[in-house]
This record gives sequence, C-alpha cells and structure tokens, in this order.
Amino acid sequence: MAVTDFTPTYKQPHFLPSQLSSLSTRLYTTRSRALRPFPRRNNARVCCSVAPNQVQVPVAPSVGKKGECYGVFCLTYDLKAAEETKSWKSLINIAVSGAAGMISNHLLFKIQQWLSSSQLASGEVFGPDQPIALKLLGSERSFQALEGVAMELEDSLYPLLREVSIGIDPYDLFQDAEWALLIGAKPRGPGMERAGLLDINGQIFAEQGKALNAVASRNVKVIVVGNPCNTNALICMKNAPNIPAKNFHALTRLDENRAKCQLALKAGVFYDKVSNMTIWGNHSTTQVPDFLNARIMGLPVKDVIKDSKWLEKDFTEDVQKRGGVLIKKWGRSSGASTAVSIVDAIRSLVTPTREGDWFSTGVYTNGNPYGIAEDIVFSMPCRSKGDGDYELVKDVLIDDFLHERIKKSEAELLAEKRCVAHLTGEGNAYCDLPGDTMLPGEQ
Ligand SMILES: NC(=O)c1ccc[n+]([C@@H]2O[C@H](COP(=O)([O-])OP(=O)(O)OC[C@H]3O[C@@H](n4cnc5c(N)ncnc54)[C@H](O)[C@@H]3O)[C@@H](O)[C@H]2O)c1
Repeated sequence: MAVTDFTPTYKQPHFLPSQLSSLSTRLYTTRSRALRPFPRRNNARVCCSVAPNQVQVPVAPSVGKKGECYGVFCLTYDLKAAEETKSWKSLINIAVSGAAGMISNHLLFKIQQWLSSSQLASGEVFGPDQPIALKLLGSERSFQALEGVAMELEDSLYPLLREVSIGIDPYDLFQDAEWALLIGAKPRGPGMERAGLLDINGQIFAEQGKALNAVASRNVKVIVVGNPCNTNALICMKNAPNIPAKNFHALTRLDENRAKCQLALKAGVFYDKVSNMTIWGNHSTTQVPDFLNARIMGLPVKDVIKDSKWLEKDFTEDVQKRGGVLIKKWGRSSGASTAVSIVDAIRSLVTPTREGDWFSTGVYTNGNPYGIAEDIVFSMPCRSKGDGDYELVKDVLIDDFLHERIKKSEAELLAEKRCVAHLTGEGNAYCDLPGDTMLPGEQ
C-alpha cells in the first residue's frame, strides 16, 4: 500500500500515554478529553483514518505554548500486522527544562544516541523496545528556539523517540514525567550578587517543584543542573513534598569527570583507570574532590601520585576552577561535557554500579553516615543497583584535610539554605553567605 493511502492523525495536546506494554488496539485517554490510539511503531506509515486512496498531505499543527506535541511527533502511528503481538516497555517521559539552551542542545541528541548505541551494543540500559517521550520546557523568550530544537529532533529520525512536546508551562510539560532534567536557569548577570542569583533561580525551582509535585510520576527522578544546583535542588524538593526526597539530585558528575581526568593526566594513565572518585559538597569552588578515597588502577591515589602538595593544592584548585578556565579559553561555558555528565548521571542510576566503585551526586543529607549537617543537598559517594535508586557508600575514609574542606562546603550550603528560607517554607530569609564563591564556570 502506498504511503499516500494514509492520513496522519495529529494528536491533541497533553496526550497522556501511560503504558505501551502491549501494542494491540488499546485506547488511551488524554487530558484534552479525546480518546486516541497510542502512537504506534510503523516502519514508514501513519495511521489510516480516511478511506483508501484519499490523498492528504500532513500539515504541521500551529504550535502554542502549552506543552503541545510537535510536528511529526503528533502523528498517530499504526502497527504492521506482524508487530501486533510484540511486547513493548512503558513509554518513558523525560522532561527537560531549559531545552533551548546550550547544554540541552547537546543533551537531547546525546540521550537518543546513547539509547540507540546501548541497545545495539548489548540491549542494556532502557533496552531496544523502550520508546521515549521528550517534554521540552522553555522560557517565554526561548520559545521560538524551542521549536528549532524540535525541528532538529524531527530531522534526526531517532527510532525510539515517539513524542516531543514543547511549551513554557511546567504543569503541562511535567505531566507523568519519570525523569526531570532541570537545566533552565538564569545566568548570573554583571554585578549580580550570589544572593540575587539564589533568589531569582530559586523562584524558578520552587515553581518547578510545585509542578512536579502536582503532575509528575510519584517516583520521578529529578536531576537539577541549573545553578546554584545544590540549593536549587533543595528548593525544588521542599516544594514537592509528595515526591521522595531521595529522588532529587544536584549534578556534580561533571566535577567528578573533571577530577578523574586530572588524576589520570598526572598519573600518566588513561582516565578509565581512575575509580572511586567522590566530589563532596557544593557545586561551587568550595567543592572537595576527594583524592584520599579515589583509586588509580585499583590503588590508593597517594600510592601512585606521591606528590601531596600537588594533590592538596593544584589538583583540588584545578578541579574547582576548571569551569572558569574553560570559559576563558572557549568564550562560553561547558555545554557538551555537562551534557555528557548528565547522561553519565542517569546511566549511573539505571545500571548497577561496578563492584567496589561508586559515583558522585548531590543528594539529600538526611541520615548520612559522614556527620554532614542534615537537611541540605550535598554531593556524596553513592552506589546504585540500577533501579533508579541509590545508597550512600559507608566505608570511606575521612582525614583532617578532607574533614576541614567538607565543613567549608557544608557551611556554604547552610548559608545558602538560610538565604532561600522564603522559598523552602522555612520563614524569613537571612543572607550571610561566607564570601562570594564562584560557581564552576563563572568568571
Ligand atoms: N551542575 C553543573 O555541572 C552545571 C554545569 C554547567 C552549567 N550549569 C548550569 O546550567 C544552567 C544552564 O546552562 P546553559 O549553558 O544551558 O545555559 P543557556 O543560557 O544556554 O540555557 C538556559 C536556557 O534556560 C532557559 N530558561 C530560563 N529560565 C527558564 C525557566 N524558568 N524555565 C525553563 N527554561 C528557562 C533560557 O531561556 C535558556 O534557553 C546554568 O544555570 C548553568 O550555570 C550547571
């Protein structure tokens, strides 16, 4: 049958597929009151809703700003008969904020490539029958650029990407999200105090926390990237009381990757020989790259790099300030490596951590075994069974040097927390930030 025998059917906005476990002729309810068949796998064709031989040319719907499906992703797919009995996994809804920004511009394409390549390689991670929906949240100013992003996704023909919605309302875009990658934030403008940045971005994350609380999956995993990401993650979490606090992460994986690279360089080995790398604390220049517990070729770092002065000073500062140096060279901040580190962070949660190893992520401190103040989001060493959850690593060493550094980062985060009390429901804010530390990446 010729392709032109079929007319594409555009889905309504807010289409809410919940399961794709059996591709029979199931119907799904949408919030926009229509019943529609779920978009289905079809090698080349879209669903037949008009009489055969009636030729209609698909016309992309005009796109509003309320989280609507975009272009080719609005098509309703049909199955070839042979595929009707095939079993599929549930569609995964991935919400991405700041989707028209630089990091997202790398990330959105990396996620698809990662899914495709991992299925080719081993069928691991989400697997070969795992359809993906992307819900792209932008700001009013970036909406047109968001359409451009959606167009590029269309043109990339990713086989597992089944839905793309774009919009500017988190209550629409976070609907049923199982992953929320919160990247969008305002940059720190010239002359802006760190307290000002905390407030302006904190408001964004308070609103997005409320939206997640109202409409996302109850088990959504949230990775906060937008800076200051630890405190933004805390604000987001406090505004989403119905979602487990454990599900909120602040991205410190880029810092971990940077630290591994510096140790590898110094030791003269490839970076895959570096393991057990912890970044403790805040994603700021008070962060603590831990060379006490890290390993190179399975050995303690200090057995391989016998230069304590380098470890304590150069290594630590190089990692802390890597982002700023990169801006000076590149003229912009680290979009690509941040995107890679976001994929690394997701992968660490959905694949079992290698025996004896761990990864760093900023998580809620309640119940931590290291004596770190409770009720903040602090980067710590974690392991995962690959189920999206994690546990804190207990058997780590903490010496005086490490303890002192950890306390400095802790003090900074406690001060940031006081500074955003009005956004976490803890009364009046009081800002006494200990010095104006830079975020990695700021000049
Ligand atoms: N945690 C980390 O390791 C790490 C690393 C690098 C950058 N960052 C941070 O990530 C953030 C984004 O960086 P980028 O380079 O992509 O910036 P960018 O300026 O290129 O993109 C940010 C995008 O977010 C959008 N945005 C602003 N407010 C929004 C809102 N309320 N809702 C949705 N979207 C909104 C903007 O319109 C813009 O398109 C920054 O805060 C940056 O400091 C974090």
